[in-house]
Amino acid sequence: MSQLDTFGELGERRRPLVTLIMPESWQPVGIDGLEPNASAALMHEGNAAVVAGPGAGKTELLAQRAAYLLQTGICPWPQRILAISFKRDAAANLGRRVTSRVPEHASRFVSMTFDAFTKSLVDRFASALPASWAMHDGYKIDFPTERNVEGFLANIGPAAPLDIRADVMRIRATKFIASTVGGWDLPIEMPDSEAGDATEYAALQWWRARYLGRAPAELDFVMINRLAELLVRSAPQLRRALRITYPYIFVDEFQDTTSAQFSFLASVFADGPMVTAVGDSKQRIMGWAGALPHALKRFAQKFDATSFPLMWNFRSSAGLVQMQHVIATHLEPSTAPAISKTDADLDGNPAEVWTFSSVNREAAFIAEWIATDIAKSGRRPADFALLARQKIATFEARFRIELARYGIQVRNDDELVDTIRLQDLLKHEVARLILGLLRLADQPRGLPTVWQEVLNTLYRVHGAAGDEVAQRRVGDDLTAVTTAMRSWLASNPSTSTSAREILEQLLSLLDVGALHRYVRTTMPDEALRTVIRAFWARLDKVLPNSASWADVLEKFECADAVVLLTAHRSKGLEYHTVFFMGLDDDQWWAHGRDPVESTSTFFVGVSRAAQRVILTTTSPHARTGRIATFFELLDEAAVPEFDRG
Ligand SMILES: Nc1ncnc2c1ncn2[C@@H]1O[C@H](COP(=O)(O)OP(=O)(O)OP(=O)(O)O)[C@@H](O)[C@H]1O
Repeated sequence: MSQLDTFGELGERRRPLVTLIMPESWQPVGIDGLEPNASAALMHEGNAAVVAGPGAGKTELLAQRAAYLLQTGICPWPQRILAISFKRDAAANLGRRVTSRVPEHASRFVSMTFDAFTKSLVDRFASALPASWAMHDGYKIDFPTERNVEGFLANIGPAAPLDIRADVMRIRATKFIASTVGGWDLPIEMPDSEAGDATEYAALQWWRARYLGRAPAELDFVMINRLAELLVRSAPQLRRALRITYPYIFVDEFQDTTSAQFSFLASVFADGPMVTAVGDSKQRIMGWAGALPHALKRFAQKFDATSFPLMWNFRSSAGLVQMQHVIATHLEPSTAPAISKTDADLDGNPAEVWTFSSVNREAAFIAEWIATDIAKSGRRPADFALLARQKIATFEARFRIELARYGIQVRNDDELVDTIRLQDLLKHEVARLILGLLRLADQPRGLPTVWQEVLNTLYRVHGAAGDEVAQRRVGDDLTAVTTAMRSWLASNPSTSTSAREILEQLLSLLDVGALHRYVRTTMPDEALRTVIRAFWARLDKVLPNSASWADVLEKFECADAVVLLTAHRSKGLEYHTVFFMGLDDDQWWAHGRDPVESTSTFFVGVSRAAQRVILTTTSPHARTGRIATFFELLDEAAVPEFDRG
């Protein structure tokens, strides 16, 4: 049987010994219950569009549906569920939720980013591309800048056929890759470059410049997506194999789907596997990156999906849900009010606007306020988030100094560590594995959760989930690695050891080949060395100020800290109290470009709060400036304003 027939995935492992549950006896795992529509969506036999606001449990619903399909055998062994997310941390988060709910089935739940999935297809099956699009000498990943695109468009415009020249010259560089290249399905036969309209002409010239006749080709993820779509469309065997391997498909945050991604999904999965798409069009904040308008509606039409609107909100208390509703109806007037399922744990206002005379006053006041709140309530620093529209770094130094006065740490999740953001590093499965191993080596007892997480990751790395013999071997290896690493740490104090030495030592104890293979298949959009380099850079930063290995690890993770992050990075996350800072023209300078998307960004930020959101500004002109509408919405929601000096 060829690799194409089975997609090279099925039949590799032994059938695990697990008891199946009858569908009618199945119960949600780890939660009390679901609203009726969520239960219906969970058990639906067909394509489903789950449309719901923030905190409705959309991601949780996917994790529960996975548990249902796997535990009942409705998704029979060895077939798998493929879950597609847009961001790596969202993919990892969903994977973790399923692993913790149904560890015995975790190997049959594949949670990947869109880019990772399409890249894995191109990497494995490029040789099956139609002759006109054959890849001759591999490719390298290259992200063209807007200036590259402008230069390219300026070149091809004057050379375009006369009848389409004006149209070609009107194509905008900002939308070119997402819309023009992303919106063009590669024809199986090479078209005549003089035929076709301006879009086809420009897209084809792009492929000529970066792929055809280039060795190696230069590809970004939009082009990789287009090649993957062509592959599947032109190789029916591969399409069939994918459909057999993955009879159930989940897509999280569907509102962020681009036209390229939508056409890929339609080519591969329409009229085939059961697709469950979840999303919230009011949280569509990736339009600038090419997210399709009305993606969920289009999905429901194209996939003939049943819609399941959800009304419950498990995250935010009733006062916050009411306030969110005002913004939600501004974005979509037909939005029905959500029902809060979370009790308020505070007496005061759930939302307030605070104005300050200066940024220094703002940082000093908020720091003291957080310290007092922690002292009174027993909450942890990590219960507080400091959000801003985009320039979060401008707040960091001030808040670091002010919060340090009270012994409270700050972590800037937007910080660039080598080439990746701190948030992505700390959530990366490989970084968590290395960190976990170091923790277990440093502290032999009392970390059962860390031990279990490391073990689960190693099971996945070694393909041991559901195989008791292999699991025992992985467990024994883990004991050996932590023991060896423990004695190494004991004879190499943190004060005189370099980041390189510790990483080399740890990696020498691991099966790096297996780790490479694991990363290549589950996260092909990111090389193992990228994560290792970022890990190294972070270690380099924290080592000099640390007194012991425990201290190094604590500073590396900085888990118990007030978090600074952008509204975009806050997507999918939640905190007890959110400070949404910088309500002014400076942070929201681009509001006028796309007020709807900008309001959605505001909505995403505001809806991260479980109990309290405090919106701040230091600008006396904020109310009458670019984002005057936000203040009107806050007034409409009766959010009180306080001058904090
Ligand atoms: N059925 C449930 N019962 C209890 N808690 C739940 C349930 N579903 C979700 N939750 C909790 O509610 C919170 C929000 O869930 P989740 O992140 O899945 O929501 P979401 O719809 O994806 O939100 P958003 O769109 O804002 O990112 C989480 O803390 C989650 O653990």
